This record gives sequence, structure tokens and C-alpha cells, in this order.
Amino acid sequence: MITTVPVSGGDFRPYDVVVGRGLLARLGEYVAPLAKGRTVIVTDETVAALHGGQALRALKAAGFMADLVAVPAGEASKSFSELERVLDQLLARGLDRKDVVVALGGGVVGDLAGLAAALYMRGIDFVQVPTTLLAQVDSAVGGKTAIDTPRGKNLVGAFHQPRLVLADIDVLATLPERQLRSGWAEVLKHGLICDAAFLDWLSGEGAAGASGDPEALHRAVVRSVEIKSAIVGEDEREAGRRALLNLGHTFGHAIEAELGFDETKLTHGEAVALGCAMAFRFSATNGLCSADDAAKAEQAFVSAGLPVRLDAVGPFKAEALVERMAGDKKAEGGRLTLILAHGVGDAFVAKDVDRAAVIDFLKVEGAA
Ligand SMILES: NC(=O)c1ccc[n+]([C@@H]2O[C@H](COP(=O)([O-])OP(=O)(O)OC[C@H]3O[C@@H](n4cnc5c(N)ncnc54)[C@H](O)[C@@H]3O)[C@@H](O)[C@H]2O)c1
Ligand SMILES: O=C(O)C(=O)C[C@@H](O)[C@H](O)[C@H](O)COP(=O)(O)O
Ligand SMILES: [Zn+2]
Repeated sequence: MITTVPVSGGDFRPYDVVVGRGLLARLGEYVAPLAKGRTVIVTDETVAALHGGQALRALKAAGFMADLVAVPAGEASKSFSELERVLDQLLARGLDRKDVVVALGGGVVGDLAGLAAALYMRGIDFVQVPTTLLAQVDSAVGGKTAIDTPRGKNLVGAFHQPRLVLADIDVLATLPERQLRSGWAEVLKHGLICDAAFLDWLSGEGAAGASGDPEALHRAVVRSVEIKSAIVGEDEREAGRRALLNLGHTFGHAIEAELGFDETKLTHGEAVALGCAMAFRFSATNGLCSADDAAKAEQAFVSAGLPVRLDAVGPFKAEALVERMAGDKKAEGGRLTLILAHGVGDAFVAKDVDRAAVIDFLKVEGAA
């Protein structure tokens, strides 16, 4: 089965997210209407070894001159130095403005290659071929591209929408279990934001997806993309509603930064799980949602083997975490913006959240 979810609205050119099995072998067929001549696949070394050959063959069979550039796998590649290297490799291969970049990989590759495409000759087209669950349900859709700096996550980037997203459920079969679970965190996040029935399905019958069942994965990817597409279509540049997709990320990004973006300690998805659980507990503590809903949110992550306790992840200083949160892109004049919840499926944007209340909460959570 193949499902196509359109992404449209605002000022950007509409595009499709195609979800199904066996799509990588048909990559050339899907890219052919978008470009002629030359294409460069940007990927990471792990994905290159597993799926790079098939992607290259598919593009060449459709008549493209295709080449591949691989960066080291991992978050450290979302850096100025790798961005420079990718741009240099695109220049060396003579890509012109009519050519297309193919981002083949997880969120790291998608964010890096997307930013390179946004900058190359002031912007060329790119296609997202997400190979992690996290990238299929989230990062490949919506046009946020970025690198990290030691001062924080995704602080240098651009909005640059892909021309097409091809989410092949079969490529997830090679994904390590920890990465599958990390992607599941962003799936659960979508239910927690605005679809309580989806969260119920994910916590029941749909839980098979977190163990790799292709049919459950298909449904989880499609529903996640529908939710994200609707929000991005309304508010591409995060002037308002798009910030909801940041549920769990204000705490999560601060924790990732304090850990030096070391995904051996905590992946992005794990940080989102922990951050969502904390956002719900903070909401309950402040009387915004019921303790039952906070417990339900927490349990959804626990059932998928995801972390929900700050003190289990490491020792943190409350002041240091809050400083990081004040440097988040949603913060205004150093005042904190958090995504909080009135209940499961009912998240909202809270501006000017009291710093002292957050510090007290972090101390209750186990920070020093
Ligand atoms: N732009 C957005 O909207 C957005 C949304 C969510 C997350 N992100 C970003 O995405 C990044 C996290 O993405 P991720 O979790 O995909 O991490 P990742 O890209 O680092 O991939 C995780 C690991 O899985 C490996 N891998 C990828 N596909 C594989 C496959 N099919 N088989 C085997 N191994 C495979 C990679 O080599 C890597 O080691 C973070 O930097 C986060 O900030 C961006
Ligand atoms: O697409 C969005 O908008 C999101 O917030 C999705 C997040 O899952 C993702 O991690 C995103 O990169 C975070 O964006 P940022 O603006 O907080 O860096
Ligand atoms: Zn995220």
C-alpha cells in the first residue's frame, strides 16, 4: 500500500510525502519529474553502506548522473565544518541550479543536506529520503533545516521545503532498536499534542510499530505526517501554532546541549520523550492538566522503553538548564516559552513562563 500525504499552505510550493514499501528502488522514477541530468545523494557512512548502492542504482536507471557524498554518522555532523565540506563537494561535482540534492538518511542528514541545499547557489531543490523512523514521521517534513553550535541545538539554519519526501517503510528494517524507539517518541508527541485517539491506538494495537511491525509503522508514519503537515501548512515559519511541534523540546534540547549532544548518552528522540514527560508533569504541578493525564503521557513513553526521569539521565544543574532554555529560539527577550498541556491531545504555547517556577520544578525533578 502506498499513501500520499500532501503538504501545502502558506507561501511554499506544495509537495507530497509518499509513504509505502519498496520505494527506495523507485527513487529515480519519483525524482525524474523534478530534475534532469545530475543529482548528488548526501548521506552518512552507515546509511551509505546499507542503502546507498540501491539509491544510486535507482537514480542511474532513471538516466541521472548520480554521485554520493557521505558524512560521519551522528549528531556531530550537524556542524559548520561538515556543512562546508558538503557544499564544497556539491561545487566540486558541478551541480547547477536545475539539479537536485537527495538527502538519504536520518534527521542529521536531512537537516544538514537541507541546509546545504538552501545555501547552495542561494538555494536549489532537494528531496528527502528519510531512513529513520524519526525522520519519516518528523524531520523530513516541514522544511526546518539546521546545524548545531556548542551554544545550542539547531541555532543556525533555514526554512527550506523539500520538493518531495519518499518514506520507504522497508528501510526501517535495518534500523537498530534504540533508533526505532527514538523515532517512536516523536510519534507519541504528535498524539499528545492534538490527537488523543491516536495516542490510545499507539498505546494499544499500534504499539507493534515500536517493535518494527510494518503495517503499524505505516499507519503511525501516515498519521504523524498528516498532523505535522496540517500544522506546517498553517504556520510554516513558526509565528504561532507550529511551536506546538516543539512539545518536549525546550527541556529536551537543553538536556541534549548539557550532555554535549552525545547521542550515546541520549538520542534526540529520548530527549523528546523525557522533555514531554517533564512538560506534562510541569503542567500538572501548575494545575494546568490533571495528574492522571500526566501519568498517561509518562506511561506511553515508559511502555516504549523511553526515558522519563531527569535524575536517571544524569546529574544536571537547574540554573544551567534554565539558561539553555532561555537561549531557545522560542524565548523572547530571555523570557521562557514552553509548550504545556491542558490534557492528552491538548497542548498549548505558554509564553513568559516564570523562571523561578521552572527552577523549583527542575529541583523537584532531581537537578541540583
Ligand atoms: N528538521 C526537523 O523538523 C527535525 C525534526 C526532528 C528531529 N530533527 C533532528 O534530527 C536529528 C535526529 O535524527 P535521527 O534520530 O534520525 O538521527 P540520525 O540521523 O543520527 O540517525 C540515527 C542513527 O541511525 C543510523 N541510520 C539511519 N538510517 C538507518 C537505517 N535505515 N538502518 C540503520 N541505521 C540507520 C544513522 O547512521 C545514525 O547512526 C536531530 O539532530 C534532531 O535535531 C529535526
Ligand atoms: O518541525 C518542527 O517545527 C519541530 O519542532 C519538530 C521537532 O521535532 C524538531 O526536533 C525540530 O528540529 C525542533 O525545532 P527547533 O526550532 O526547536 O530547533
Ligand atoms: Zn524533535
